[in-house]
Amino acid sequence: MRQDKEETSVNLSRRLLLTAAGAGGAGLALGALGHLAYAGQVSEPAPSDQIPFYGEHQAGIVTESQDRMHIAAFDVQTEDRQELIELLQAWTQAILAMTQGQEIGEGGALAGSYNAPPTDTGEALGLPASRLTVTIGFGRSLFLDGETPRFGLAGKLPEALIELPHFRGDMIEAQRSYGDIIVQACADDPQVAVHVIRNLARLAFGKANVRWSQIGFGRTSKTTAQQSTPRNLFGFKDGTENIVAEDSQALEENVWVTKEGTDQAWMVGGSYLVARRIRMHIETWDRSTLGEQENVVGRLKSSGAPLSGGDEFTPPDFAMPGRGGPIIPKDSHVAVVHPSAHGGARMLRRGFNYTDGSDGLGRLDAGLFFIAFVNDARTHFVPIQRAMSANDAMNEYLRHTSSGLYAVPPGIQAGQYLGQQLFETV
Ligand SMILES: C=CC1=C(C)c2cc3[nH]c(cc4nc(cc5[nH]c(cc1n2)c(C)c5CCC(=O)O)C(CCC(=O)O)=C4C)c(C)c3C=C
Ligand SMILES: [Fe+2]
Repeated sequence: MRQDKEETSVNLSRRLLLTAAGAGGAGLALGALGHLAYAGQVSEPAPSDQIPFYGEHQAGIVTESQDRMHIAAFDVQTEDRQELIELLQAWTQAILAMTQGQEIGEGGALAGSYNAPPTDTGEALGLPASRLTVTIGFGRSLFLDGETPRFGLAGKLPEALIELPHFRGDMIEAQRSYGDIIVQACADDPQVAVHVIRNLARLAFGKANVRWSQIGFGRTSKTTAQQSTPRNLFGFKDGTENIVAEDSQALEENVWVTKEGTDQAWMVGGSYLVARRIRMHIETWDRSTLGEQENVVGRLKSSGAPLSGGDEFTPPDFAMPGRGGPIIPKDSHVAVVHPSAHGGARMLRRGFNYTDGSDGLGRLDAGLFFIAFVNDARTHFVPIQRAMSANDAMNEYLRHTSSGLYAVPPGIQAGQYLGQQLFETV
């Protein structure tokens, strides 16, 4: 994709920089690059590691799931609507550049004034775009501070952007939950994802700051038909029955907000991001037998097939008898969350494994950073999570420590900024 010259005045490719530096020394490379870049003469092949930034929907939802994630929630400090818009505009330009594997800002990491901080922090120099996607969403607190309207947005608050309720067993930590704006950066290289959050935080200085952030390694879902099913930290295949990019009917019915399905025109083509940090008691899990583990999940650990038989993609038969009850236990995870138990409601899951060191008692602080995209959390997440918290045998091994729901606006075209629909749709 070509970069819109009006939107970014400089076009410093991180990879080209490295190549040129290798050929003729860093100083020479930078001089030459500055000239070529400003003249718009840099011609690189369109790399397959770039995910288009513009589109009907934001990237990072149906995009084939990358392997790494850094997600951050920002709280907005400024109460000035125009300043907030300018922040979103600056973020849009920076995100566009980073998804193209370019440095951000006038001088990038190295070519700016010697007497000023560089406009790009530099740790992604030499790294390709790495299939980076950056997806943003708005929390309820951006619209209302309790009952007090913010930024003149109270009338734009979608009915569906609820406060998620407390679920049985929840141990939610406020300092790792909620937030005004969510930024989900996914890439195949963790350094590229971290570079995004760091640079957006830098651009936000004085206007917004990071409330919480989480790094995820190892995808726990498949989001395209050809993608292999990965394993989560319980060692089970995760994502088998996920909604995939090719299934446009399932996306229409469960993921994208439609005109008929919302009270807010600006959300049409958008979605809702549900985030839950779920600690997994893996030491307890590791002491349970294979049979117990499979009964908890409702699927075989080896192939991911349902306990009722077949292969990974065979639909589960919840009526098939076993010893003393259905062969797929009623309290198994798959039985509790299956769409057939929830009026057909499905979600596009896009979570990641996480490990945050250990907890001082010799146990790993590890688990699943659960992310799902749905068109209405009231129908597509809350009832399922409620059933899970009440009946799921997996609960014994889980603790939900963070929670968040965010309205993800639709995608944008060149010349627009992320979230523009919210501020400019009547
Ligand atoms: C409320 C939604 C869900 C939460 C929270 C959740 C947590 C969670 N899940 C696993 C492991 C697996 N989940 C699987 C399937 C699955 N999970 C949910 C929902 C939540 N999971 C759904 C809707 C489904 C699909 C059900 C279906 O359509 O059959 C599976 C099986 C493989 C698969 O289909 O992906 C596993 C394994 C963990 C470990 C976890 C919390 C840490
Ligand atoms: Fe699950």
